[in-house]
Amino acid sequence: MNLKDQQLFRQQAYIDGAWCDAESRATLPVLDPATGETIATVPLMGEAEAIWAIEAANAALPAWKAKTAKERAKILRRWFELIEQNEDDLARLMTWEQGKPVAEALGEIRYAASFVEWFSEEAKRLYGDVIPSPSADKRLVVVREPIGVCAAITPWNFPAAMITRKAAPALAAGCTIVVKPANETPLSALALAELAERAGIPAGVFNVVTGDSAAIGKQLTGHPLVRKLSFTGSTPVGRLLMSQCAGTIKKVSLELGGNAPFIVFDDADVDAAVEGALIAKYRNAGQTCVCVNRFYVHDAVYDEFAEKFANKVAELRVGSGFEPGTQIGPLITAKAVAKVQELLDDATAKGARVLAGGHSLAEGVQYFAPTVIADVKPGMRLLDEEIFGPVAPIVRFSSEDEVVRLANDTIYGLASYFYSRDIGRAWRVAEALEYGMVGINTGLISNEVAPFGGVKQSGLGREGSKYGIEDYLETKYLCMAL
Ligand SMILES: NC(=O)c1ccc[n+]([C@@H]2O[C@H](COP(=O)([O-])OP(=O)(O)OC[C@H]3O[C@@H](n4cnc5c(N)ncnc54)[C@H](O)[C@@H]3O)[C@@H](O)[C@H]2O)c1
Ligand SMILES: O=C[C@H](O)CS(=O)(=O)O
Repeated sequence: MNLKDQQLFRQQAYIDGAWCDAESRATLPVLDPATGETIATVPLMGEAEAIWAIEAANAALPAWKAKTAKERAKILRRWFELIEQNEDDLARLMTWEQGKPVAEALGEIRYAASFVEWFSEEAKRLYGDVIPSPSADKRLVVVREPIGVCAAITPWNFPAAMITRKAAPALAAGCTIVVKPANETPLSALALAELAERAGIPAGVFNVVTGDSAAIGKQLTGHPLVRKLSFTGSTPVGRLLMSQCAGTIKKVSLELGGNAPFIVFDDADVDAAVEGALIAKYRNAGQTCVCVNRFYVHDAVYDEFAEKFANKVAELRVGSGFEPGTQIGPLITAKAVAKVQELLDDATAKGARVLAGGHSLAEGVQYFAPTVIADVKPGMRLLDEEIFGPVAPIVRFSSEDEVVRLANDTIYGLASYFYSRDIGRAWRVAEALEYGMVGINTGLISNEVAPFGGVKQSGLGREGSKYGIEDYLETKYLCMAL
């Protein structure tokens, strides 16, 4: 890969300020999802290296937490500036390992950088309290303190932003952190580590361990020095990791799977709904946790929406993320393509009708045609399972009460969307939807200043916003006798 700064292409893990191989010298391949070719290797590390990283993070903690908030803020600001200055290289590395179009990768790098910028500012606003004492001889004070050594386990679909959305608040709070990125996309994490080192983040404060997920995760969830785990990934893995943390009572934040409904009411601006639907469904080829999984369209506008939406989808350009104009890149693995095809075949076998796409693309290793299917009905698996691909199922509905019931009929509760121009309906439906996030007349809701997260089995806690740093802090009460 031709980068402006070749130093950003790292093939070693980053522990205690050192670039290192696995003790066994074993490696893992990193594949280009557009071609299936091996583009890099990273260390196949395990428990021993995870323990080394945890102990390094613990050793670095006293000095890092002893810095003033302003000192930490300055270093984080420098990290933000370096990410911004190297955005083109970082975007190209991301497209190379994850497949998303370069324009989308650039957007993610800027999104990732925004969390570092935001928490460099929030670092200076971790206020405590002075409580009016109920007794004259006592003074009561509350202070906020860093929780300590943290661990982060992150997914492949947003290989930079899902790391900074955890590491930035952790470091801002005065914590240290050990990050285990997804094995499909470690290069973005290692490039962030290179820039963290250049920014002056001290050795041991930010560590990246690559390799055997279960073995590394066993230490990140079970080691007593780790006080908090922040996980982003699938709900089944989140359940497992949460249970593994129980033995040492770790604080746990979970950003898990979704099953987002997108509701088009009869009073909606249908053209606006189509535009919102394109963004909310096909961003990252449908591989985001907040992508629409189910479209519910009122009978009165069903045919108009379905036709306009399918026509736009059929025009989406599929190809390598490096090709100018590509809108839909490859899916992350052949297994992901097979899963999408399996869900689609289940729906069509049960009566769903393909309006656009409907198949993987022969010329590409892992390309899948952007797809719209109509006449989708309960009992089809893709209404209950996370599709995580470019397939849009459309279901009819006839009343507000019916569609709210249908939308809430899932174990998930991450993102939801609806289009209506009735202000009373907007308030009623927004309050009735059991989701952590609701997009109203928009398909794009994510940013660094708003609380990102879900309810039910979509997770615990919030990331970004003024709330996102809370899970990296302990609240200490001081009772002082005069
Ligand atoms: N809520 C959010 O903010 C959010 C964001 C992105 C992705 N996701 C979810 O993530 C999923 C897709 O990402 P994915 O395929 O990487 O998810 P995944 O759960 O398969 O993997 C996520 C991370 O967990 C690691 N992992 C897997 N098994 C492990 C184990 N036994 N011990 C320790 N670590 C383990 C993986 O290596 C990876 O780093 C989807 O369900 C998506 O909805 C949620
Ligand atoms: O899928 C994971 C991300 O959280 C999606 S978003 O870019 O934050 O909306």
